[in-house]
Amino acid sequence: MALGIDEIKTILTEHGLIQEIVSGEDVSFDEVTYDSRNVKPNTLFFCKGNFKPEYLAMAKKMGATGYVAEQKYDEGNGLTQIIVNNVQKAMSLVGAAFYCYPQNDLFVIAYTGTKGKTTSSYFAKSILDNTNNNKTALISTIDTVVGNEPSQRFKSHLTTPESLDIFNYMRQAVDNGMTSLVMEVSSQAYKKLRVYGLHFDVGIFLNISPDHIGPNEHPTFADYLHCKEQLMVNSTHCIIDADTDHMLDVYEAAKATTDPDKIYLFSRDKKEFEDVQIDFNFSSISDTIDSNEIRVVANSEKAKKMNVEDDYKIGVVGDYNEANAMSAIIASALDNASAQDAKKGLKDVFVPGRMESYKSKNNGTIYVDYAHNYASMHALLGFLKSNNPDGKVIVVVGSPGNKGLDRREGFGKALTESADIAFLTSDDPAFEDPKDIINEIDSYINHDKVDVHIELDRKMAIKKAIHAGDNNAMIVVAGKGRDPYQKINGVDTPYETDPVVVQNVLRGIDNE
Ligand SMILES: CC(=O)N[C@H]1[C@@H](OP(=O)(O)OP(=O)(O)OC[C@H]2O[C@@H](n3ccc(=O)[nH]c3=O)[C@H](O)[C@@H]2O)O[C@H](CO)[C@@H](O)[C@@H]1O[C@H](C)C(=O)N[C@@H](C)C(=O)N[C@H](CCC(=O)O)C(=O)O
Ligand SMILES: Nc1ncnc2c1ncn2[C@@H]1O[C@H](COP(=O)(O)OP(=O)(O)OP(=O)(O)O)[C@@H](O)[C@H]1O
Repeated sequence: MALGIDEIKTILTEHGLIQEIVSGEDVSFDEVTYDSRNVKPNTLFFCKGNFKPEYLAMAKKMGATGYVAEQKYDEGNGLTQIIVNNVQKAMSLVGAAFYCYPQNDLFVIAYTGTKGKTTSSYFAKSILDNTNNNKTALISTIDTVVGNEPSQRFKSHLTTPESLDIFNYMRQAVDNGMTSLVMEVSSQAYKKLRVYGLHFDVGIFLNISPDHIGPNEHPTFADYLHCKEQLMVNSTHCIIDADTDHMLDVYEAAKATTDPDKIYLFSRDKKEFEDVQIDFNFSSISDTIDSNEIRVVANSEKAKKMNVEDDYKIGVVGDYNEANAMSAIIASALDNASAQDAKKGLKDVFVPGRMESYKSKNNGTIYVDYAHNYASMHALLGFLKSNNPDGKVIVVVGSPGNKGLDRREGFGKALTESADIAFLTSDDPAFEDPKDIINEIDSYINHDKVDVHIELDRKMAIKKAIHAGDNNAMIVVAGKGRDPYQKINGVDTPYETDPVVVQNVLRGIDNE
């Protein structure tokens, strides 16, 4: 792959991004990157984010022949210099061109929402794999899948990667024969222009609640909502969970660029809105700790044409997963999935670290789940409690250091509402003392309602929680899913993962 300076000039000029270009004629680049550690001969290097000039010096040494930045650097003397007024925008536009616009050869379904993006993405992939014979790529918080070989599936670093990585993954997916892509688009992705210029075939807005607000993410809730709404503005078809907070704002954002004929609204049960027609309603047929099934009803003409009115079993329990399933049914139908594809896909789906359940002989059922803020913990514990009022809810939970500080109060609140016993423990303490984090969560718990234990060692906390369970107990190991690290003092310290720890404890109990 190669990209010439003339094409770069044209793209950047069209978008009003150029400040100055210093370049010879007939220059072209064989590689693009934003990381000096990945530079190869004849690379165009992007200076972005918390960039330091020494990275450009390193890039030059490694073979970079040009750089894109928002200012000139002496370290780049002698290289082609492309000075722009927004490097993130330039990077996304040039990245799309360098990888030859792979999005045009994929049907791209993109999810946003505070909760449910990963789960719904796995649901949609599972459905579409039946439609297109396993040709669905995935860019999710957990895994990135660009093909069906083992080496074409790898752990993700971000929920939504940097633009150059997105286009690179898309290119690989196309070259590996993939025809569809399901991806998560975080609000940060819009904030940091990682998807600048990218247009999606389907954009889905699941829900919004306060999260990711703070000095390093979104300054205000309004900014968070605005960033999420951008997915609606940049999609050909929009799907909206009408039960979300701020639904009318989201619908207005969608209508700004999308014909209402291409906007699909869905809602639980028979909820109606005054000025807006709900296209689909879904209702629970079964919603227990062992089974999950919904009935889908189409209301509008465009919804009826999709032929997805049916009953669907969902392989992952939790009433909140019903809306996730509904969204995936509509999204994949827009990519030609039949109701049969959806029935099979939803029944067979497995989402790593999301409501993974393990039955013990005498200590109840253990759920490993990624719930890591008030909204998700409240939804999860509330669901378990209401489905098994006689069983004790026992929760192992911690909260990360140096981020999401309001989660601590949220956990205290959710535990007080629905837990019987809590084991407070470590979860990515970063540069904070885990004991201080635990004490803070503890300060928000009503001790008349919850029996609280403190155990800093996460493995030991899980063991103690399982031993505290009886036959009816529901033991929730929350917050990490299948995360294989504990982030401690800036180091990703390997951790077996919660499911492995749970299974080891259960094996130990069986051998006692
Ligand atoms: C705020 C933000 O977008 N941060 C991301 C961003 O940081 P950055 O551009 O400042 O990068 P940096 O690591 O400080 O380094 C600066 C630049 O120098 C380069 N570099 C660095 C070292 C070197 O030796 N040579 C070199 O060239 C880096 O590649 C980079 O281009 O680019 C980095 C990769 O290039 C990301 O790792 C980093 O994510 C941070 C760590 C992060 O975790 N961000 C979170 C908030 C995030 O984006 N989360 C959302 C999900 C949130 C949700 O659920 O809604 C997500 O999409 O994942
Ligand atoms: N639609 C939903 N509404 C509320 N809670 C949900 C919903 N879907 C999933 N959850 C809960 O949120 C947790 C995280 O789900 P998931 O990973 O699918 O969301 P996400 O949007 O990708 O999250 P994050 O941005 O935090 O990575 C689940 O483990 C579950 O407890």
